Amino acid sequence: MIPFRIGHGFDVHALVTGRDCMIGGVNIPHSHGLDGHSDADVLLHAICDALLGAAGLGDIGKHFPPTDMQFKGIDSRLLLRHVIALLQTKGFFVGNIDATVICEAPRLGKHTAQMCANIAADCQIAIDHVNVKATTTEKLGFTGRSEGIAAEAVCLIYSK
Ligand SMILES: Nc1ccn([C@@H]2O[C@H](COP(=O)(O)O)[C@@H](O)[C@H]2O)c(=O)n1
Ligand SMILES: C[C@@]1(CO)OP(=O)(O)OP(=O)(O)OC[C@H]1O
Repeated sequence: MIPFRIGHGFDVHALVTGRDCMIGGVNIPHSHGLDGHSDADVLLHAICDALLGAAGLGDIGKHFPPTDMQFKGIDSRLLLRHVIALLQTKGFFVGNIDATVICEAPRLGKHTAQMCANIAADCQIAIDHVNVKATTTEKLGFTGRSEGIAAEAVCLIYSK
């Protein structure tokens, strides 16, 4: 069997007032925050889905139902660490992760290094095996109107 598998994840959360703007485990100073059942960390959710997909383990809502009060307001880094534990029980380790956050604002450039450090720590991999990028949609669509933030992630996992 080929020891490498790839995964892809995509997530969107609405921007609202009165919520923190958690992205990649970093609380980004911004006028609006991300709405959701959890802390709504759109980047970590996309990464969780990429990892679960690579391992053939379904998706984030299957493991952490948004109807379950134990996940209300939960720090998504805890969800990511749980996903890593699930992968490890199936004999999988993370190779690398590449992700893109899509929003006009906030500007993310000065925060991506801390996001990578958080993700690398939670995935138990070297920081240079994690890459986080940001892009706008040139003011087009819901991200362009700052109604929400989207994130996409791809990953490679392997078994020894
Ligand atoms: N929220 C964002 C969006 C973009 N950046 C940085 O700006 C570069 C150019 O973005 P375009 O959408 O105009 O291609 C992008 O490569 C990022 O470095 C950002 O920091 N935060
Ligand atoms: C993360 C979970 C946890 O209940 O809640 P939300 O913050 O609503 O996030 P979403 O990306 O919709 O994924 C569903 C849930 O698993």
